[in-house]
Amino acid sequence: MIDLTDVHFTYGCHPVLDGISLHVQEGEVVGITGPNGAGKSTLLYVIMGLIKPQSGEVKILGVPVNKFKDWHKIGYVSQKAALFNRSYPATVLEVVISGRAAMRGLFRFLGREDKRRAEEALERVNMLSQRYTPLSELSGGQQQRVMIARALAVQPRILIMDEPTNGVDAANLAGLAQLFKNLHNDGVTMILVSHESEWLSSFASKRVCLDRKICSCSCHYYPDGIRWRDCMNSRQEKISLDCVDSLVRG
Ligand SMILES: Nc1ncnc2c1ncn2[C@@H]1O[C@H](COP(=O)(O)OP(=O)(O)OP(=O)(O)O)[C@@H](O)[C@H]1O
Repeated sequence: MIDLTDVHFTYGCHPVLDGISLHVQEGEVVGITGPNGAGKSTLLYVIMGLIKPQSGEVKILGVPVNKFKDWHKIGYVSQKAALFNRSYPATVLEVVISGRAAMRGLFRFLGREDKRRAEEALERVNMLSQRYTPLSELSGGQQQRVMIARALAVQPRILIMDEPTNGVDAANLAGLAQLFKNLHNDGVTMILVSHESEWLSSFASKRVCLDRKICSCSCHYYPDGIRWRDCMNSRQEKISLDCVDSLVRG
């Protein structure tokens, strides 16, 4: 569904992604972790076509990203969703429906179908009963669920999330993991970036550690828990950066 082949990206003269190859298949849940500044968000921007790599190839659903048009098939919850103005005077349902507006075009009429899809998405994240509650009255974890529902309301084939645990306290992390397990069981393909590597391990079907390069990759083809754990220390311990494409491909 998503194919990156030998992607290089540099901000000015600062290399951030160094030969990334990653293949995401339908139904996979890919958890990406790594140290601060490792290039995790940059990798998502490249996948989303928000920035153009200097070299390499990015394909979404078989189409080169620069020619890809069906963005409504991709749900994206950015890291900045945590910075969303949560005191904005809108109810939960209005926030989720606004995701449909982004899909249909801002000035198109939103109808019963949009409301139904928004309510379905809220049900999936277990927030339907709060649909008329102002967003500002919810906890950080509940607000994060609403932002995920907003992305789900467009019925994406792939859901991409950058640090979905932002604003979620430790007590609610397990609930969020359960939500992603449920979405996985429903067949939603997901790519998640998170610092919470142990938390990601509890539900990701493929785990990727990034530090400019892919420094480890573990999946059902190649279980490699030790490297995954060492990932966050990779700068200090300099574990060998030999992952790869061959492993990811199985
Ligand atoms: N617009 C930009 N211009 C120049 N350098 C940038 C820009 N955005 C990010 N960088 C640099 O690129 C590197 C990778 O940033 P990125 O945000 O992708 O890392 P990250 O792994 O998501 O980090 P974190 O875990 O801290 O969010 C960092 O060194 C960062 O300083």
